[in-house]
Amino acid sequence: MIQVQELSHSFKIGKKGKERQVPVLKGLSFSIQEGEIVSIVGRSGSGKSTLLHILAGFLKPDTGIIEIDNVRTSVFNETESAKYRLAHFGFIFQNFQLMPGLTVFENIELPLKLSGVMEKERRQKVQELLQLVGLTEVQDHYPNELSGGQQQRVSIARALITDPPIIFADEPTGSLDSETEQDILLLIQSLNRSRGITFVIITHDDTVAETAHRIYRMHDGELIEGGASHAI
Ligand SMILES: Nc1ncnc2c1ncn2[C@@H]1O[C@H](COP(=O)(O)OP(=O)(O)OP(=O)(O)O)[C@@H](O)[C@H]1O
Repeated sequence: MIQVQELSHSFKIGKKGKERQVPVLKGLSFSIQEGEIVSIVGRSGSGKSTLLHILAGFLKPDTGIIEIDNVRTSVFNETESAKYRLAHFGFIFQNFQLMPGLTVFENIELPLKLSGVMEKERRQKVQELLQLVGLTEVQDHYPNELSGGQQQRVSIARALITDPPIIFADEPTGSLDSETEQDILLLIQSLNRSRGITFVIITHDDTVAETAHRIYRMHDGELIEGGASHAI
């Protein structure tokens, strides 16, 4: 479970000597249950990405507490955050963020290489995930030889390869047409059901938000629970 208490963050904006603090997150308190799909929806500039960066430990909040399964992650230093992230989080981005010089297989394999997993085990896990996301036939292709939907499947497989309990998805269908969007959302729901993965989906799109179990709305630096679509 992710528990957030009184989380605040502001950015310094403006020319040197004339900077001003602009509050982006104003004392957010909320929780995300294990095995839940939660969407955080809000307009452009409402602070969704800032919140995601803080939850994932890329950015330190000014004040507030984050606990994940009773571990206080908000006090981690950069090294501790990076280690925790590699073991516990997967990421899916709007623009996929695949390595253009690596094949589909190698892109999916990369996090395991970084974790020092032996080649035989890496091979086995990548093959299993290629099958799960339906990309076995294009495993030797490069990202620019794939459709947007296929590229997002690669990035989903890459996010799954370390078996993270939590996946953060930042506008995961933002670059896809509506039919492909549905495919990806169904894949997320199926992974949530079959593997119990918690998904935190950031989106500005209500249709995407409504596929979650619970919706939080960002507005004026505050987060309000609303428009819950269905319980787990
Ligand atoms: N590094 C930064 N320095 C200064 N201001 C920032 C920084 N990052 C974000 N901001 C400001 O914080 C506010 C929230 O930005 P954020 O990217 O979190 O919004 P968002 O809801 O994710 O928007 P979008 O949907 O467009 O990605 C914006 O006003 C933005 O200009």
